[in-house]
Amino acid sequence: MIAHDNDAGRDGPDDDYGSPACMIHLVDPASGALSDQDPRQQQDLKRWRSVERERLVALRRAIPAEERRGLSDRIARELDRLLGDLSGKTVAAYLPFRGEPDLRFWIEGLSVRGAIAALPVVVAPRSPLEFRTWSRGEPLRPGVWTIPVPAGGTLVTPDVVIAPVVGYDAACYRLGHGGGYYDRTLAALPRRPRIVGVGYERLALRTIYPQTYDVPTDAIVTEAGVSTR
Ligand SMILES: Nc1nc2c(c(=O)[nH]1)N(C=O)[C@@H](CNc1ccc(C(=O)N[C@@H](CCC(=O)O)C(=O)O)cc1)CN2
Ligand SMILES: Nc1ncnc2c1ncn2[C@@H]1O[C@H](COP(=O)(O)OP(=O)(O)OP(=O)(O)O)[C@@H](O)[C@H]1O
Repeated sequence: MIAHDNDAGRDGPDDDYGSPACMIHLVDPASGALSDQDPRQQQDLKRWRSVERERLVALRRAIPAEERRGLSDRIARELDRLLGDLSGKTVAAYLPFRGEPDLRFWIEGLSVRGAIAALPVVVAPRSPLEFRTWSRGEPLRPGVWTIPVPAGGTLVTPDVVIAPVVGYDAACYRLGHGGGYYDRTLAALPRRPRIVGVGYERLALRTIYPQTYDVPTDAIVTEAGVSTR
């Protein structure tokens, strides 16, 4: 625990009888989690993440479409190598947006391999995502940020979650779009799925300065291969 301003100047005998220093400023109002960080440090971290997100999304969007297709193909091959036989498994992936790897063909192929594909749906701000089944030809509707989401589908708990990354670090933590949606979702699921982050090799960061609410992935898959914890 680090020293805080309200600990200062307390050196008299009264301290033995006074109320303990108020710690409410260390409680994250969103999650209720007790942080081990100073609010100013948290503000700095938020700002740093926001600057990095902008930089990395720009980097990702700058990849020409044809190169992106090639990278997405290689990511799909790496996913197959990592995941192996998926028959009987429910796999949540995503439809690409803002330069994310395009895994549509891989998602569409899941049913051929006996797996069930699902897509994330934002149901409310600052709440866990829902995963709804989807297969090729089934209707989609625009969701938040106009990302298409299943118009119908069945609510499922995935065995595997393929989560797009804006950035990732050496300890397999992911930086997302800043909504905290995947973190909230993974924290709330009844059983922990296998979590695989996907992105391009160039989105690597030394660390994302993981916080207590950041849920690490089990593996990060890029066009260059798989890194695991
Ligand atoms: N393809 C794809 N689908 C996905 C995700 C994703 O990252 N990629 N998501 C992964 O989560 C969910 C949607 N995520 C969202 C994340 C943030 C905001 C949002 O409103 N962001 C704020 C900025 C937040 C900040 O930077 O502090 C905004 O744009 O105003 C909306 C949706 C579900 N579907
Ligand atoms: N389990 C949780 N419960 C409540 N709030 C949470 C939880 N996880 C994250 N948050 C909140 O969400 C905010 C954004 O988190 P973070 O920066 O990790 O987003 P992200 O990982 O980039 O986004 P995403 O998870 O949507 O891809 C944090 O400031 C945090 O307060």
